[in-house]
Amino acid sequence: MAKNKLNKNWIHDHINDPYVKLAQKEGYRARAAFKLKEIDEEEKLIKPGQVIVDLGCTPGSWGQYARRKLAGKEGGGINGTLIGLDMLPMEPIADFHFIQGDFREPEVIQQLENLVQGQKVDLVLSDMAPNLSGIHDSDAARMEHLIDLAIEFSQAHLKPGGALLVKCFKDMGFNDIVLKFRAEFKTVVQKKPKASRDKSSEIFLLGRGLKNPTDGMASAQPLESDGWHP
Ligand SMILES: C[S@@+](CC[C@H](N)C(=O)[O-])C[C@H]1O[C@@H](n2cnc3c(N)ncnc32)[C@H](O)[C@@H]1O
Repeated sequence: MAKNKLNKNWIHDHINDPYVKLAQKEGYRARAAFKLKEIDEEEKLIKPGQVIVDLGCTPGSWGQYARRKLAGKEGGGINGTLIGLDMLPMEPIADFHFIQGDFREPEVIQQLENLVQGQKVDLVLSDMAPNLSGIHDSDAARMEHLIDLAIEFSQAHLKPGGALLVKCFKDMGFNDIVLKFRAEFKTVVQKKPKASRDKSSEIFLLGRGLKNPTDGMASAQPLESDGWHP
């Protein structure tokens, strides 16, 4: 299909998307908020008092949703800690500690660890996806690398009963990723929330309860540059 036609179809779908309308109505920065909301409502992930790390958090709709769940009465602060990271800038969210940087870079992970300050984390969220090159094997390897790093971070920082929720794509190394989740977590479930478009191979994996928690991240090595960064 020609590029112009594809763009027109995307704009048509976007304007008529009920979740886009709902996001505008409820003050969310992106329709993605409703993916996390549905998974959270089914799985009871987010509770007051928790420490939550949101990887790939820009523009911030998951952060907004999590903040609302941790907030007390109208106008008050939050009961809990929210830390997010993205290579792109993000408009501030109250009580949300934001780091701008690439999660594949060890010094960025170090900044994140400094913010966590030795607290054990209840929930790690990752909605990260690499900038797609169109070369399937290389895109799948980048996706897997991001997820490997999220698993490694979780092993080091999650509470034993904590959870990791990551975005995956069914056509990008998904079976391998499921095996890695099963090796690391006591329970693993796949989630396809309604707000995740049917025609997208996007799917979320939720792992709960670390089998072998470790004390720190030993080997965060960057993959070759993938064009996200100059
Ligand atoms: C789908 S968006 C996240 C949307 C977000 N969950 C929300 O609700 O607003 C994916 C984000 O992952 C970020 N990302 C991708 N690779 C990354 C990396 N290596 N390090 C940090 N952020 C990354 C992108 O910059 C992008 O903002």
